[in-house]
Amino acid sequence: MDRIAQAFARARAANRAAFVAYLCAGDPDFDTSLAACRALIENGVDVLELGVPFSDPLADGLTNQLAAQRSLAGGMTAARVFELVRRIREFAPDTPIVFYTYYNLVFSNGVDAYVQAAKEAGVDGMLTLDLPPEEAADVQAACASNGIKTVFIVAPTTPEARLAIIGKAATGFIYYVSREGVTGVRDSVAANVPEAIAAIKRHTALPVVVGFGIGKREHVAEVAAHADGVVVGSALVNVIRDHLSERAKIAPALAAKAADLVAGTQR
Ligand SMILES: O=P(O)(O)OC[C@@H](O)[C@@H](O)c1c[nH]c2ccccc12
Repeated sequence: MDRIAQAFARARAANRAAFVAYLCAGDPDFDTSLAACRALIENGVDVLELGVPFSDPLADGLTNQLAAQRSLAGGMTAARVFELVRRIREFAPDTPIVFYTYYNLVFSNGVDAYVQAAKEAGVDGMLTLDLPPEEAADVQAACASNGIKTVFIVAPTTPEARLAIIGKAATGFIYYVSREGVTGVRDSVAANVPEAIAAIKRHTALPVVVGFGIGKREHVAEVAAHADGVVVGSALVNVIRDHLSERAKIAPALAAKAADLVAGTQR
């Protein structure tokens, strides 16, 4: 079994949902980002989503946009993102790492070269956020030949016919984006999550994770009752934003936040 499948199997065996954490690689600087990833992994994060910083992150809300800007201002490049993955692999041999990226970044580096470099660094999966499965043949072929899993997004507006296409294209897990619009913390969990998960599962045997707007332990628990995994992004990125004046405090603050949220995954 690959790292992604193993992580979901471990969580299922412990009767909990997997906790999927998103951070932007290099936010706010390389060393702090490395310490932040370590804090998350040491506090129960099952799957690490690493955002590859991009100047025009159209699916991201303000919190994640500003994180990408900080990373880029701090000198992150494609090569440095791969270096960050290599450094994470030194202390986290088993944690799946999934790139969240935009097609522009993949295409401009050369699809095959980019995917191969990701594999060599220790990346397990790739979600190309603005790439619909109908257009993904080149990325899928490169990922398949490099043993990288592909992740695709389902939205509340996705019609049943496209669920079948997405179900066939995905190989790692399916990401149900529980709200329309962009990323960002909300006051409550979206309605209809259980029904949406059931509809997706008619088209795939892969794990289904749910994200968008989840920021509190109670939200995590609500979603964990139905989903194979729960994704939290902006609530973690906000911890970084809140400690920018004292960067040494970012990792310990994230450790505490992650431990609190992970507790919500138990069923
Ligand atoms: O930030 P939120 O609302 O907790 O949602 C997770 C999200 O940040 C992460 O999965 C993500 C980051 N960038 C994205 C772009 C599209 C979809 C999802 C994402």
